[in-house]
Amino acid sequence: MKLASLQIVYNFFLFFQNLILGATDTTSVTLTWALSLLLNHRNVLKKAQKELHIHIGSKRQVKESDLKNLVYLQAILKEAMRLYPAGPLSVRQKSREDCTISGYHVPAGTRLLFNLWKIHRDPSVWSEPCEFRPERFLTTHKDFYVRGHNFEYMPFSSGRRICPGVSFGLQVAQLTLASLLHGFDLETPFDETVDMREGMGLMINKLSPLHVLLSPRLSASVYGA
Ligand code: HEM
Repeated sequence: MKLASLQIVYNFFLFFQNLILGATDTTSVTLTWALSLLLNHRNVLKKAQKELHIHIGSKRQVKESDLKNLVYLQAILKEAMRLYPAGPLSVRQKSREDCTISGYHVPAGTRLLFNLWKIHRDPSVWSEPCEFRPERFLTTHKDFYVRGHNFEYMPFSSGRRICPGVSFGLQVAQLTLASLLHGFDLETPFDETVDMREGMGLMINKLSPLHVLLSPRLSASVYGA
């Protein structure tokens, strides 16, 4: 095989590896943090289940078309991604020209790292920045969307290298969370508080695994449908 062909095969391999890693880990990490936050904030969990009960009831499962009505659930996921952005360091951008950032001279061609975790906890933008308050995305920050328009909130990064899976990732995360909360009551094994310590790495994983007990909330026929 010629060098050029090898390079093409290698690029394809990298592309699919990126796509698979980018898709699976980020979504499961986001959902794990969202569930952990909810288990430590049972009032928020109950409120989300109430919203699901109002819009879906107990006779059927959640459908994709329900998601647009679940504004509180959307706010929960936004707030979970604010506190725990799956990729806390956005590493892809290079400065195209000389610039000054906070008084520091940055020459053209410098690889820039955005610390999304830190940006998302800036106290000049977010009141009580380390608290889990989904309501902020329905009130003070209701105009903050996930697609990188607000540089204060970029869970999928921003600009040309924004996550290409933003719509799909959000849809899957919302539908999975809605289905879990609608179909099951969630508890921790000994009613303990979930350990929220973060591990090290490019992905913001939990330091310890999350253990959840699920018990059905609906009649058996709904799950079998
Ligand atoms: C909740 C789910 C997700 C979150 C929070 C997320 C977040 C991110 C972030 C922050 C980046 C930019 C990383 C950087 O700047 O270094 C990124 C890149 C990427 N994401 Fe996602 N993502 C999610 C789901 C997905 C899904 C479902 C797919 C594919 C179907 C996907 C595919 C990718 C790919 C291929 C890149 C690299 C883009 C590039 O190199 O230009 N992601 N993602």
